[in-house]
Amino acid sequence: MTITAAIVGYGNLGRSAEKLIKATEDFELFGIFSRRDNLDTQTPVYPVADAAQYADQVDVLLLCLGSATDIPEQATGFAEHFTTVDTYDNHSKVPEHYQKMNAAAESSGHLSIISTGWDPGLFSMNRVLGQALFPQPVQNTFWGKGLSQGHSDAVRRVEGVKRGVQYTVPREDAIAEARAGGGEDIVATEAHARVCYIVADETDHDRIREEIVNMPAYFAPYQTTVNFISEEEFERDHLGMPHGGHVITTGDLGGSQQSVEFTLELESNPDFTAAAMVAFARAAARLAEAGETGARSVLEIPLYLLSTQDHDTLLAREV
Ligand SMILES: NC(=O)C1=CN([C@@H]2O[C@H](COP(=O)(O)OP(=O)(O)OC[C@H]3O[C@@H](n4cnc5c(N)ncnc54)[C@H](OP(=O)(O)O)[C@@H]3O)[C@@H](O)[C@H]2O)C=CC1
Ligand SMILES: N[C@@H](C[C@H]1CC(C(=O)O)=NO1)C(=O)O
Repeated sequence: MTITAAIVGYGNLGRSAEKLIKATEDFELFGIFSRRDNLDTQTPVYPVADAAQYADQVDVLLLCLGSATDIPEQATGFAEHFTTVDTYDNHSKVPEHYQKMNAAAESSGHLSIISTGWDPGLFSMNRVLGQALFPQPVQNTFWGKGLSQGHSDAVRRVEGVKRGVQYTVPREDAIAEARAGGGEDIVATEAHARVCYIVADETDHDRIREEIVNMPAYFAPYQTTVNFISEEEFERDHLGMPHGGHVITTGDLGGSQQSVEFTLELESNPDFTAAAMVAFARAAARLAEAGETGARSVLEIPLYLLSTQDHDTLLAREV
């Protein structure tokens, strides 16, 4: 089955999704839906406002939109016409997003897999797996040091921000403590610092800093630093998007101490996230083909549906 995919939003994630779809044998790229018509790409570009007109030519639509405001405002509109995959990552509002996408997908007979990527996404799957292994699991998630695209999107939506990125910096002593089984008292908001680099007019600095450090869910719970830099410094030092992290679960199994760790080291956050989107887009296309409708989280997707191989092949080779 060749899966015809399309992309909404040609930002960091959208450009990576284009690259990954083109590199994946069982996919073909229909095109990119964008607000802009001057994109630097050979892929066909269509006005995002016209997307629904092409729904019968697309098996799955990758929503490469920002989570701070775009997904909450736009995702259900796409789910009414397409099978969709998104990377929505405002953790505190994922249940609400699931419900809204389920209503939109169910009512129109489509399927949407929400909050794919790595966190949420692969880290979510590994948190659940790690917790299932221990009577009393001790579990911690650490991110970075690296560039959070969600937090960077959030700072860029603050009025007056011309360029912006956010780096997440974990406390290495906390990671070591978690690995040694001492993670019970580690609190994520105390184990990470958030460091922003912003290009903005000097007259806006104080307001922008206040709005960022007090931003609910994204920054307010954390120690957050906002640095204002020149456009030249931004171009020189802040175009890369490395990231990574760890899900560490430890515990006692009847007298034996065990430790389970899932780790990512990412040269490109958007490239890896796009790769996860493509795998879940494969599952979404298969589920839709089978007549499934409504929203699904990554926890509801059988692993074999992510693979290019069928279950029998995987049974013989990987089990
Ligand atoms: N779950 C996970 O593990 C991960 C999730 N993410 C999520 O991916 C999201 C996207 O990140 P990234 O690609 O870096 O973000 P970008 O800002 O680079 O891209 C967002 C794109 O959304 C489109 N868009 C649609 N409406 C608007 C609007 N009103 N304002 C601005 N842009 C709009 C634009 O495309 P156009 O101009 O072409 O219309 C824009 O390029 C992040 O917000 C994050 O939440 C990222 C990494 C990991
Ligand atoms: N959703 C994140 C992916 C990881 C990174 C992260 C963080 O640095 O706080 N949390 O989750 C992203 O947008 O990059």
